[in-house]
Amino acid sequence: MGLLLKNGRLLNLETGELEAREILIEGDHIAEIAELVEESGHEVHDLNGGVILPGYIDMHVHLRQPGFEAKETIETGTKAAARGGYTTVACMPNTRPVIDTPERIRYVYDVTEKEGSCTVLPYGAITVGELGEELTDIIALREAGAVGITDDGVGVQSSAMMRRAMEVAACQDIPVVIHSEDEDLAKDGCMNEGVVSKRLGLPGIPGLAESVMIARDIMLAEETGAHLHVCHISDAGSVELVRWAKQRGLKVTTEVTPHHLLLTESIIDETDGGDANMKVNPPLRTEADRQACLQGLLDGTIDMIATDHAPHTEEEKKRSFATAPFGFTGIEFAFPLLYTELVEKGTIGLAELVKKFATNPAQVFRLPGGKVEQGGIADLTVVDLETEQAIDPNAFFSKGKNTPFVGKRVKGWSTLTINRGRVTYKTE
Ligand SMILES: NC(=O)N[C@@H](CC(=O)O)C(=O)O
Ligand SMILES: [Zn+2]
Ligand SMILES: [Zn+2]
Repeated sequence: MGLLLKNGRLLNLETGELEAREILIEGDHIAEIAELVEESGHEVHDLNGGVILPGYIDMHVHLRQPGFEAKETIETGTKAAARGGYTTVACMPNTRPVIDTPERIRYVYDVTEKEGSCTVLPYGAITVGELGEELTDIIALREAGAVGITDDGVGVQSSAMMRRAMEVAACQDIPVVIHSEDEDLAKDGCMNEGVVSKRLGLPGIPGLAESVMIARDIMLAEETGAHLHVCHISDAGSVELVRWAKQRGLKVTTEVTPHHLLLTESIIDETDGGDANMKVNPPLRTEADRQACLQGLLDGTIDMIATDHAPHTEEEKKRSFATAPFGFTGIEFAFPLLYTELVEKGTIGLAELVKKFATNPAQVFRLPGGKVEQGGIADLTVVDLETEQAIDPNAFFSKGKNTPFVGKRVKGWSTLTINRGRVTYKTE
């Protein structure tokens, strides 16, 4: 018996048109896409005119397991992902212990198998314990199924270490995913360095702390031939560097978060630095930086949207701006937020946005999915583009409630998500 989706409209990614189509799912793949599929013997889901999209792929989330289960677990984080329309997430290794061995990669796969609501692809660390001192066994990590290597949370400070990591990664054909941050330049900072940080008397993190490391790693990627993927780009100079690297023909890709596309340091200014739910790394920057990120997204310099879903407990986020941990939760509402703010306002087309959420990450990281096609993996989500609903932390499946978007009313929520043929989220 298959799963038959009726009464839906499939987005054509080439033309941007919505086409009335029925979809038959058998096992973990899409068996048929047609105007009419023979109904007999299948479980039927009426989509009520909902729009069928490929399941989103988020290459940057923090699931916090093992070690920080009070913030999030693989179970809660992937349930949140499914509600957000995601069918695949790649999780960061800055857990406790750090995911820096093949056993720990397998642990993530094992827990996901039992408790997960989407496909989870773990990253392995570049250095042991993310301490920057000793290279991990990158070959073993890749063989265990690491989707890439990264020390996300901290930057790899030593150029020689990064060079060696890229040499191995290039041979192993595994992406090097960088959290670009020069620790000396960023030292003790808690927000963007500039007029606002000076007014509030808070220590700043300059955009340069990001861009100088990206410049370094682009040069290292050119020398080694490694695939360099730049995490959470936030600074105008950084976008310029990635644009240059792409023009040069280098294997350099990047992602941007919804918050760096929509917010600036002005929200911290308006609240006098009184709310650590506005604290994130890299920090919210200036309007010029935000515009550069938007431009980069539109011209193809920025390949994809990643949420950098970084849940923390409410207690931690109640601390002062200077001492609270960095990070926003975001996987549960990223698509509705950007649909409402960018598509409805005419900045980007729906098909273009979907490519940034699904097609491009699949292509860049060579993953299944990213498209709804006959014979393809049955990873999809159905969205309601009409009903407006507020972003409400009380309704989150995620343990993390830390977002500056609380209360914002947005459209484009998923009503049904299917991962490898299995219903992982459905509204009542
Ligand atoms: N983005 C954040 O502000 N925080 C992340 C770390 C990171 O992504 O660098 C976290 O792990 O909490
Ligand atoms: Zn990071
Ligand atoms: Zn991160």
